[in-house]
Parts: sequence; C-alpha cells; structure tokens
Amino acid sequence: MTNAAQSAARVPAGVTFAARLSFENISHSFAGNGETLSDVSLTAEPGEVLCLLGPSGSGKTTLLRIAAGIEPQTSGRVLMNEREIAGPSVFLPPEKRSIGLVFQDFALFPHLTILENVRFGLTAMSRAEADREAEIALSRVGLQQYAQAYPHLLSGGEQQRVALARALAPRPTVLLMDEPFSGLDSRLKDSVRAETLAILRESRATAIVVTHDAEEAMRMGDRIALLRDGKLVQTGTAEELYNRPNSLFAAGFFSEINVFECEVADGRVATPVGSFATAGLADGAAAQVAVRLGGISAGENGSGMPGRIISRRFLGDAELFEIRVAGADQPVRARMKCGQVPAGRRDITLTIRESDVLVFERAGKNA
Ligand SMILES: Nc1ncnc2c1ncn2[C@@H]1O[C@H](COP(=O)(O)OP(=O)(O)OP(=O)(O)O)[C@@H](O)[C@H]1O
Repeated sequence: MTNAAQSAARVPAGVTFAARLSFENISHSFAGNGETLSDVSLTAEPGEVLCLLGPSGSGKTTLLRIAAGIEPQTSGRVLMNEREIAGPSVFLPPEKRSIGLVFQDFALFPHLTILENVRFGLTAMSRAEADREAEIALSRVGLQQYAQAYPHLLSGGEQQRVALARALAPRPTVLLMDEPFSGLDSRLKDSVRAETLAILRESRATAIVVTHDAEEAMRMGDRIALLRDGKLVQTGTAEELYNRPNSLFAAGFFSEINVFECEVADGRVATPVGSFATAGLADGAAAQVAVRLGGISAGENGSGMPGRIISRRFLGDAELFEIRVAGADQPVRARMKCGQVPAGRRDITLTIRESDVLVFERAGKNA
C-alpha cells in the first residue's frame, strides 16, 4: 500500500479536510459589460458555511464561478489555505482545485444509475475504489438503497441529495453550491436544507452557498456575505446583519420595513409613528428611518399613535395590516399576531418597539 493509499484508508467515511478559501480584491467585467464584481474581499473559514446573499444580478454566481475556476476574474486573487490558486501568476483549472460543485438543477445524468452518477467525478481511482467511495458518499446522504436505481425514480429532494453525494465523493476541501434548493417545492425545501446542513457539518467541508433568500441564508450560514451590484455590502452572522445592518439596503433585505424620510433635530427623528433617538447623526442630517413590520403592535388602552386600518390579511400565525396614519404618505404596514386586533375594528393606536427601529443617514444610492 502506498503512503497516499494508507492515509486515505485512515480517513473516516466521507470526512473532508476543510480549507480556507479567500477572495482578495476580486473585480470582474464581462466583455462589453460594466463591472460585475468590484473589489470583493472575503474569506470562508475552514469548516464554515458561508452564504453569498444578494438580489438577482448582484454577482453571487459570478463569484462562485471564479472560485471554481470556471470564470477567470479580471483582477484580484483567489487563495486556498493562503496558496494562490487564481491570480496574476497562477491559474489552477477547476479539476485541480479540490472543489465540489452543486447546482440548482441537480444535473444528474438520466441514463446512468445513481451509483454511476455519484462515481462520475472519481476518475483518478480504480473502478473498485471509485465504487467504494461512491457508496460511502451515497450512505452519507442516506440513499445507499437507491444505488442501482435511475434518477427519474427519485423525488426532487432525493435527487438533490444525490447531487450532494456526487460533489462530496471526491472529498473536496471546499463545496460550492449555487441556489441548491431553488428547484425544490417549498414543502421539501426545509427538510432537504436541514439534511444538507447536517451532512455538511458531518463532512466538515467548507461550503459557500449562493442564495437570494435571506431566511435561507440565516438558516444555513455560519456567516453571511451580502452583495449588491457586485459590491460586498456587509459580512457577519445572521444576528449581526439582522440586528445591526449597516445600510437601509441591508435592513430591508433581512426584514420587511416601513421607511420614513426625516431630518435629525435635537438628536431625534420625528416620524408619523413616533419620535426616536438617533445615535451619532448630526442635527440637520437627512435620515431614513426603518421600522420593521413586526415591531408595530396595537397599543393597549388607547395608548400610542392613532391609525385607521385600511386592509388586513390573514397569514395563519400573523395578520398583515395597512394602516393610515396622519403625516405618512403611504399606509404604514404592520405584522401582528392573530387576535391582537378584534375583527371589524377600524380605529386603533400603534406602539413601536424601539429595537425594531433603525436609523440611517441618507447617503446617495446605497443608503
Ligand atoms: N457570461 C456572462 N456574460 C455577460 N454578462 C454576464 C455573464 N454572466 C453573468 N453576467 C452578468 O453579470 C451580472 C451578475 O450576474 P450573476 O449571475 O453573477 O448574478 P447573481 O447575483 O448570481 O444573480 P441571480 O441570482 O439572478 O443568479 C448580471 O448583470 C449578469 O447579467
């Protein structure tokens, strides 16, 4: 047995050696287009799940493709464990990067069995070894019983797990996943996402997951990197991004908000739903005040700002209200627990939870 074979034999089933993947000042332009990515610096730490979050066209997939080596960046460097894998002097092709890829459409070959699909990327080993590794990967995702079946016999969620097994089979050091659950219906999504996360934890792979869904990023990511127009807006844990968004854009991405335009006076902003302290904004500054829908509730015993309900919509555990409030151009939206406002009630008062009020200085387009 060679040294390499001996050390491979000692690796517990399906365990991956996690790597650190860093993007350093990545900028990218497609021919004839403006900049798709602008000076993005970001690191996925060994074993962490890092979610790339942002609206459509913000550059998430492009960054993932740059990591994979499918798209060479215009400038900047990609490093794996501090070693340059793409930059001015080096460009490792995808197959030399020890990276696994999972895409939203699963991309299983219909004419190959599940085992053959999982074995597909294991070209560097003997047939027997490849079968063994593929079986290990399949059992990792709990689908060994389907080894000889064809993809069409499996549900969407099972097919996605096969795609995950295929990506994990070569024991990549980094797993890149592009909207991996968007092809699943909403009933399946939650369970497949939870299973995938458990498998990632067990395999200890570093994973970068692209999503445009903030809740998905919060459910999956140890950290989240929020992108907008090719720029990194903010990086942090779900709590950091939710509780301390650095811009109105970040605030609006993580929760539904009402926005009021105000001017700071005496260290406060006066909105139609109340007056709030501002931290660090100078008097006279133009401010944007975000009030989360869930932070507005019906005042007890008539306390708070008066408002008139103009619509209410039942959402199961909550109700969504539109409320006319004096001084507000648009109806104020609120999300309250069912039963808080008796049926048929038109006039209510509103109280605001201060922790659901975020004040930002108005600063051009990115505010
Ligand atoms: N091959 C290409 N040639 C030219 N422009 C491209 C190419 N690929 C992507 N783009 C452009 O780059 C920008 C970013 O695209 P990208 O797919 O990275 O965004 P995204 O955040 O992943 O969006 P989505 O969530 O819609 O997939 C878009 O404006 C897109 O049109």
